[in-house]
Amino acid sequence: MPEIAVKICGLTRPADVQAVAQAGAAYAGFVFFGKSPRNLSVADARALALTAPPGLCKVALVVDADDATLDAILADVPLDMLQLHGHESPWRVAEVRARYGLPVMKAIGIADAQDLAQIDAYGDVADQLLIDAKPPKGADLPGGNGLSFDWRLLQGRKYWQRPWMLAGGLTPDTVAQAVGLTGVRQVDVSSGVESAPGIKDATLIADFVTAAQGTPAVPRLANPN
Ligand SMILES: O=C(O)c1ccccc1N[C@@H]1O[C@H](COP(=O)(O)O)[C@@H](O)[C@H]1O
Repeated sequence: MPEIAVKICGLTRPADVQAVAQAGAAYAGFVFFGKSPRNLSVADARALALTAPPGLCKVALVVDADDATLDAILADVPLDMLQLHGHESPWRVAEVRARYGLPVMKAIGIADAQDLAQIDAYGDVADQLLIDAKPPKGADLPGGNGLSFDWRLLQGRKYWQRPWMLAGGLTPDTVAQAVGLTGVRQVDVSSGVESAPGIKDATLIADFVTAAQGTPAVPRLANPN
């Protein structure tokens, strides 16, 4: 079975990009949302994206972004995927996908079983689905809050219409359990690999990828005696 693909989101420094690549993550996320402590200017995002090695999928996270905002980002920043993390309708997801010709991942917030119904509405239009915890009412951020939801809601689900990724409050300590419970093959984290909001920690990134992929961080001795 192919290994778990990991996305590390909210990178702000070149060292973060290197840590993500070195740890073996598949995706690097750049946040374009003014209220986020991980928000990047277009110029800073371009500089960061240019440090990414080939093969690392560079994802732009936007929240209810209009065409002018997306035009400005995509004119300057070399990106491979768009993550729509707001209230974008299925129609808007299809429009963005057609306009920019990049794969689109649509985030869907889950708090209880009723929320699962929305996922089907996006299955025909998005390239990937990102199943995240629903933010608390009145929260400044629609994601990146370090909150998880009851992963058992996803148990028994045999497939979605599209590849999907699990997010929301994952940490190096919890990701293996989340993978085991849900059967997910892709995971996404932001807060859980930070030493402070917006400051990624290279050790936590490596620990997260290792835990997600089920390999011990320190190789075990064949014969401890
Ligand atoms: O990371 C952010 O600042 C952010 C801002 C606005 C929307 C989403 C954001 N992050 C995404 O939220 C989830 C979960 O993050 P966490 O691990 O719970 O902190 C993840 O998909 C991030 O990409």
